[in-house]
Amino acid sequence: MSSPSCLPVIDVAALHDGSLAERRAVAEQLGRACEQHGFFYIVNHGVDAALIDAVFAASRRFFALDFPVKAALDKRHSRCNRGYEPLRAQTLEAGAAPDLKESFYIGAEVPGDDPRVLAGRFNTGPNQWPVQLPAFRAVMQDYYAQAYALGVRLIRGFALSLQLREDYFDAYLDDAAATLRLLHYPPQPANPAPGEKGCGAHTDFGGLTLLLQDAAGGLQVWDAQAGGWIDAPPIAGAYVVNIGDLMARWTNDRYVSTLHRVINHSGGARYSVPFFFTGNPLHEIACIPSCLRPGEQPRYPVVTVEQHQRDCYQRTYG
Ligand SMILES: O=C(O)CCC(=O)C(=O)O
Ligand SMILES: [Fe+2]
Repeated sequence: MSSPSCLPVIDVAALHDGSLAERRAVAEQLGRACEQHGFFYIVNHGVDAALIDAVFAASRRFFALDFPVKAALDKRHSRCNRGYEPLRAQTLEAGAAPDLKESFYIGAEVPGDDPRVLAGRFNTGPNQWPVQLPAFRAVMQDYYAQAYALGVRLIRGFALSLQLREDYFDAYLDDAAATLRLLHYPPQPANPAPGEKGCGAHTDFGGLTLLLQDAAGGLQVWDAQAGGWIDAPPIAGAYVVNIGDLMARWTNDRYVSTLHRVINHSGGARYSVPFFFTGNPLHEIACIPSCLRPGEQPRYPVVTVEQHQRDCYQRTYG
């Protein structure tokens, strides 16, 4: 099945209720998409559609709050990068103008006295919740759990797609860090600053990203073969999934981490919800031996998930 943008659409239902043979058949499609594009759509993903609607509704309500209410939850008040980030706070494309998006970061709720927090684990700790929106926290926590479980199913599928045991990545999947990020894009201005856009061209940092987008459109993906940008328009009920840098390193770039960006030409606001599956912070990412073709060397030094994530935040937040 092909989508309007030529990125593949993969039905992943079998990953949660299929036999091993059926899971392998899905995995084969995942593998092809990861090699060719690093980007694809998934349908029948098992995440509750009403919950997804509730996430968007809560996100719209949050961004509609008065600026001082949002600013009181600024992520600068958090030691673990949780909370609100105003427009133009991040520059995902080096050299371009800062991104025209405001956002809200959510992670697993970890109390401040948890040993992992006390040990200084990156991006780990309590969230900042907007108490003005009573349903917000429960909706986001339910969604976090369902998106996390979907991420696990897909990464197990990646293991099969690489002819590895299905549990090959399980140590990485155990106690994994992940980030749920709410994004709100104003319309692209009529006279943008040089390079100014919703979200500058970048690759994602982690293992895999699960992206929900509303109907506005504006996501573009770099097509290395054609040497140009292709649209990844919204498909109702589908996720856009992409490989992040960690999975690319792990597979020695057999699975590609592909540049993408957002330009919101819709004329109205755009809302999207990426879920970044980062992985167990202590896990070491070293080239998977079977991903080395004869005569090839690993392209990247071994890195822990946590060190890699720190480096990426440093790069885009300066
Ligand atoms: O808003 C989108 O559609 C994409 C956002 C994105 O690429 C990101 O946050 O990494
Ligand atoms: Fe991204």
